Amino acid sequence: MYLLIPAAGSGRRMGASRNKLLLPLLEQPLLAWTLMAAKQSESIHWIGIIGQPADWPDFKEIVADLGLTKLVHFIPGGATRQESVYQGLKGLPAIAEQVLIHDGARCLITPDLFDRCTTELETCDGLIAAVPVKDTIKVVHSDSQVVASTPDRSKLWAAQTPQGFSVEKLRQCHDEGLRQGWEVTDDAALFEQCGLPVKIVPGEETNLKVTTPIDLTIAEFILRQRGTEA
Ligand SMILES: Nc1ccn([C@@H]2O[C@H](COP(=O)(O)OP(=O)(O)OP(=O)(O)O)[C@@H](O)[C@H]2O)c(=O)n1
Ligand SMILES: C[C@](O)(CO)[C@H](O)COP(=O)(O)O
Repeated sequence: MYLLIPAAGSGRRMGASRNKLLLPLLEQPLLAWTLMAAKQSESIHWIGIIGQPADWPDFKEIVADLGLTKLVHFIPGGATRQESVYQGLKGLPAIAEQVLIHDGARCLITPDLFDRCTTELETCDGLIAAVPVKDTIKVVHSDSQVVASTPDRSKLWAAQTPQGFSVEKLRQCHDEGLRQGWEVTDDAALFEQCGLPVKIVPGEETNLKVTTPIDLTIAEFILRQRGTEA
């Protein structure tokens, strides 16, 4: 399976002075944890890391330190995650028919989740890992900050990555998104807006996205609980 890892963000919400994927987590850069799971996945054989060229020296050092024997390519990212994935799709080898996309920032993913997504992609053209929402969600009027409604929780799922697709179909959806000016935070949204089905694969509650400083503390706790050595 081909894997694209969007890693070209700036980590604005983390408030760090550099890409949050280079911050230490139990003495390894955050991105190293994501790559270790990809390394241990039985189904992934090709990894495209989408990054800002300024970060490439650090990324290359991480890859070298991990002794990754899978094929690793570095692809220049864009100004948004959507643009970065678009660039990533252009960087795939022409023979790639299916792809998994996994945020570098979801560094607690297990190899098993990668492999389950790969297996499910044999039966569909679009999928996302997701978990049922536990909170009661409120829709709020943005102007008055007053609650407008409470959606039925049984229909709400929190989207994660990996998200997996037919490369050809996802390229078409990205092209359509560009034409229509759609701005989305995940690839499944482009698939959905093009009227294509997206299957749910049970995600992992621990597969959190490290976004703000508290997520780093939680991630460290989970890794210690797992007994994972850096
Ligand atoms: N231009 C961008 C923006 C984000 N990403 C990647 O998309 C994933 C999810 O994005 P997010 O968590 O929002 O990361 P940042 O953009 O770094 O964070 P922030 O939004 O707080 O600036 C991350 O692995 C990030 O590196 C990317 O490849 N290219
Ligand atoms: C793709 C994603 O990780 C799914 O949860 C998420 O949408 C990334 O985008 P965000 O900009 O960090 O919300």
